[in-house]
Amino acid sequence: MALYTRVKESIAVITLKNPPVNALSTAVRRGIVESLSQALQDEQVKAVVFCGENNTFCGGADIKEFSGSMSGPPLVPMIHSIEASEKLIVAAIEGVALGGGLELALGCHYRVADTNARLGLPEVTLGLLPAAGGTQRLPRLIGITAALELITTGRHISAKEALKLGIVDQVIEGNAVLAAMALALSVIGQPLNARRLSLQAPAWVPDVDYVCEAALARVKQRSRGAMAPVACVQAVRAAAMLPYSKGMEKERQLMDMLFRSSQARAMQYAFFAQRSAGKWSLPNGAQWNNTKARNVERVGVIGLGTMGQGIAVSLVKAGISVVAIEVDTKQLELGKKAVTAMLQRYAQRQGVSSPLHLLKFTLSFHQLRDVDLVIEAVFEDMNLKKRVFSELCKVLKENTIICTNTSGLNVDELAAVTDRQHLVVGMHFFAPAHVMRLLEVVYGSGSSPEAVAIAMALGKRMQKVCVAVGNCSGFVGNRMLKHYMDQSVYLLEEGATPEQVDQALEEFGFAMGIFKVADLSGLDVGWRVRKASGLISPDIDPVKPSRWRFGRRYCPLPDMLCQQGRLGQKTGHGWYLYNSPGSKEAKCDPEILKFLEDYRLKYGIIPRRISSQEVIERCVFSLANEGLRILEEGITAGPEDIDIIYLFGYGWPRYRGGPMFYAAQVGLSVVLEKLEHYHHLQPDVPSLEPSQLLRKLVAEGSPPIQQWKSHIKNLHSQL
Ligand SMILES: CC/C=C\CC(=O)SCCNC(=O)CCNC(=O)[C@H](O)C(C)(C)COP(=O)(O)OP(=O)(O)OC[C@H]1O[C@@H](n2cnc3c(N)ncnc32)[C@H](O)[C@@H]1OP(=O)(O)O
Repeated sequence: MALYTRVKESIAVITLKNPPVNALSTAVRRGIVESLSQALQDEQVKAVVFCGENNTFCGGADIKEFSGSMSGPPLVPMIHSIEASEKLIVAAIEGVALGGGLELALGCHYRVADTNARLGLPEVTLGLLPAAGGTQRLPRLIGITAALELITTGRHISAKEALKLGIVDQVIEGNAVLAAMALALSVIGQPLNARRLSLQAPAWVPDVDYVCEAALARVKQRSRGAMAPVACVQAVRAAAMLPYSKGMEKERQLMDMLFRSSQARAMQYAFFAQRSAGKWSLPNGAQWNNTKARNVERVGVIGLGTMGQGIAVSLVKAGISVVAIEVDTKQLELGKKAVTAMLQRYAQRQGVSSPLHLLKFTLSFHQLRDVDLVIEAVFEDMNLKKRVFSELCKVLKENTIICTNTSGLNVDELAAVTDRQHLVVGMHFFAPAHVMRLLEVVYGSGSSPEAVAIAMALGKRMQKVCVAVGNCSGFVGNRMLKHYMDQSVYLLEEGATPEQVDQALEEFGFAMGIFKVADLSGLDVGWRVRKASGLISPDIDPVKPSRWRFGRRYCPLPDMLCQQGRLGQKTGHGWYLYNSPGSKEAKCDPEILKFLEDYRLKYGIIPRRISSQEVIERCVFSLANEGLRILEEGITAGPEDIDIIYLFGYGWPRYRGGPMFYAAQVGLSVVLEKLEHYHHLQPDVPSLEPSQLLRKLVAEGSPPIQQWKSHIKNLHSQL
């Protein structure tokens, strides 16, 4: 709703009320229309101030309403009548003015913001565009180039930047509502036409086509296959080329197309899935709102390799003191140099003072005696990690939490060597740890809810998107990825090339195809894991290695590449060829094509043409199938957690929601049928066998993803 109040003689205040962010729900829009009409009819009122309850102007349209049938007064005419009002209207922006919230403010004649306010048009991140006049008014206010940047990225900006761009007229320290009233009193009576953005001439630039083409190229490169950023450019272009009413018509047409799209549904699902992952819960009933996390101020980081460096940088950026440890002086110096350089660059970019005083580098474990939490980030080797854990227990305070940064080792096995199993959790960071947003927080069988709560809260402070997951080999992300990777190499055996597979995956929307990712990470990473798990042993024929291991299909191609020293970008060749070791531009390598031909000949495989559809079905459905097994086992609390892991850790296209959402969107019965088909063709690939949960969900009529949790509960109770 909206609250109408008369203050002073001539000013009415309309306060949006819809906690927590005063989203423009049906009730709020109704309240605005009614309050505005009241203000306009009251002869004594000369000016109106719009504000939001609880120091929050407005978080935009109510996203929850998008999935139902919209009712109540629409935003466009409502904002138009605000702008057309003969009485002066001022927006008092506190907290946030986002999406429809900022569009409402753009309909007002003046805007005042407090210093902490954040403004933006983030609709593009929901698969939409600012369709309440935002694409037409903002370019008229700040010009095409700046509007294109804000609208296509959805970036939130500070009040200071908004003032510089001309979006707000005043930024004040203190109460924005009082300042808006004061401004209103000072300008009452002045003509308003110059303040009505829709009446301004189109936002002219010398070469609109060039500017818009450049913006199109940028958005296509940044978010391949996404419709919304392209539509945003088209709408802003209309603001430069067409009169306001025609531009609004274009905005509406584009919005109609986006609003109905599966991309918008996926991105809105992702918005809520991200918030749901933050509300973690464990199988024992402990959850985010019934478990207290004690504060962490000092953290030890053990190991200053690439992961340890990134973790230390993220901690310091969050204002946390770090004691960083290495085993010898040379490693310590290397780590210190890298961490210091990253933090100095960060301080320079942000214009803040260098946070280096928060860091201490040492060779001595004794320096850890008063830290609140330790993150071990040594080499991925169980025995080494166990030794570190035992050493740690000798020096740490008795309530210090011990976290291991591992990408898949057994957290329980590590906890067992300590004197505090309840205080041990996994923190699986993704490389580079100071850049990647995802953090899997892994609870073991003995981890206490408090330890999980502390790790989740620390991750959040480090600006990570944290997902609590159970302890299993590879946890969630890497466990699923294995099946996706297996299918990609089987496809090479059967006739595809790395470029064909990558192209299909990139057209699907992945930031990078699987073979490019493998070259980037280094092919030796997986090689080491396969050796450690016994898949590679000395008795395997080096000339014609077996294509079956432990009774299952196995593809030795990646091992054969490693044996040839083709380890990826770092050696200048892997699945692709690079100009020099370390360079990034992947080129097709005729040697690889020949190598694949020889391989197929050697094993008597007749190559066949493989369609992009088959690539996607085999890689993506096997990934989703494993996700369903993870749900079945209760490793995550719900499908949203898995999708968030893939969106933030594995370059999954946001406009496809995540693997679980994608499976639901394609249709679970289709996924089941395809998996059955491919499993029939590859009976020695157990991961293609449809999961029990998939069969159950299909048998129960493929319920919407939001209802899966209750079906999983039933599944567990039957076991
Ligand atoms: C014709 C179409 C015209 C306009 C289209 C639009 O306006 S689309 C909406 C554009 N607005 C946004 O995209 C803003 C989305 N919200 C946010 O970015 C953040 O929520 C915000 C406002 C910066 C606050 O962040 P914070 O971290 O403080 O809180 P959190 O994100 O956890 O949100 C708290 C709860 O509020 C719910 N919520 C937030 N925004 C909306 C919204 N616009 N509609 C509905 N609900 C919203 C959010 O889901 C959280 O709910 P909870 O149940 O507590 O998990």
